[in-house]
Amino acid sequence: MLLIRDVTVAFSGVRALDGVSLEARPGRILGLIGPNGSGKSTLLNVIAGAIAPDSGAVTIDGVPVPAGRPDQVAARGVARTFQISRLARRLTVIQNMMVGRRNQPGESLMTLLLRPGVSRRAEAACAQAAYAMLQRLGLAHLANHPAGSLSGGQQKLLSMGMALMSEPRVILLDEPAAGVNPVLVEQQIVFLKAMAGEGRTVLLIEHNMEMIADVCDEVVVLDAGAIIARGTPADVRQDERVMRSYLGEVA
Ligand SMILES: Nc1ncnc2c1ncn2[C@@H]1O[C@H](COP(=O)(O)OP(=O)(O)OP(=O)(O)O)[C@@H](O)[C@H]1O
Repeated sequence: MLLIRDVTVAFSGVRALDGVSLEARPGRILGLIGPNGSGKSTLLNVIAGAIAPDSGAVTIDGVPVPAGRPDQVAARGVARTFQISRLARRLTVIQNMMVGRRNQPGESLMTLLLRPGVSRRAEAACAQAAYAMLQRLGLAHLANHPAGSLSGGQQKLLSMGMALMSEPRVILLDEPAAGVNPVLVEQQIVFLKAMAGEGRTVLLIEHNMEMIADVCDEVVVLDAGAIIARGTPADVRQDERVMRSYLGEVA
């Protein structure tokens, strides 16, 4: 279980997060919503180790994750996607997927030099896993295209696939549906549910309330760095503070 305890982050005196605590469970999709600037991305950055909080802690299965060390947090099984996809645009789709895989035996120079067969087999297995993932994402026909030639929505799907290549226990998604056409959003929804079905913990930041209502088991609402409501999507939709601070904003 992913536990966030009393996390506070200030930027030049401005509190982006103010004593936030929450928990996210394996096999469940937790939605994180709130108006612009409410602290959602900052919270994701704290969990992913990109920002060390001023106070508070993040633990996975009771073990603290190293604050401010994204590489070590990733090694603990936390993967993420970004609001703007981070892809190697000139590499092909499948090459991007293969970069997403961690801890390949072939990555060690000693293995490469002394046991080239092991490296080759690992590479082949990685390519196979990457292709299988692309098939799940409906992107297999684009495997050999440069990632930069994909539409924005396809790039977001690819980013999800890349994040999954490391077999993460926890996956953090920052606005996957933003600017994506409804057909690809549907594909994302199917994929998100499958991730949870595999027992992964999914944390989803999203402004698309239909997607939130469709996929989330629970929703946490942030406003000005603090949690103002939590519950099922239906519960939070009816919460008066949420309607005032957030849903009212987009109504
Ligand atoms: N690196 C930074 N330096 C200074 N202030 C920051 C930094 N990152 C975030 N902030 C501020 O912290 C607050 C929370 O920002 P954050 O990006 O976490 O909000 P958000 O809910 O993700 O917003 P959005 O929905 O627009 O992505 C905002 O006031 C923002 O201006």
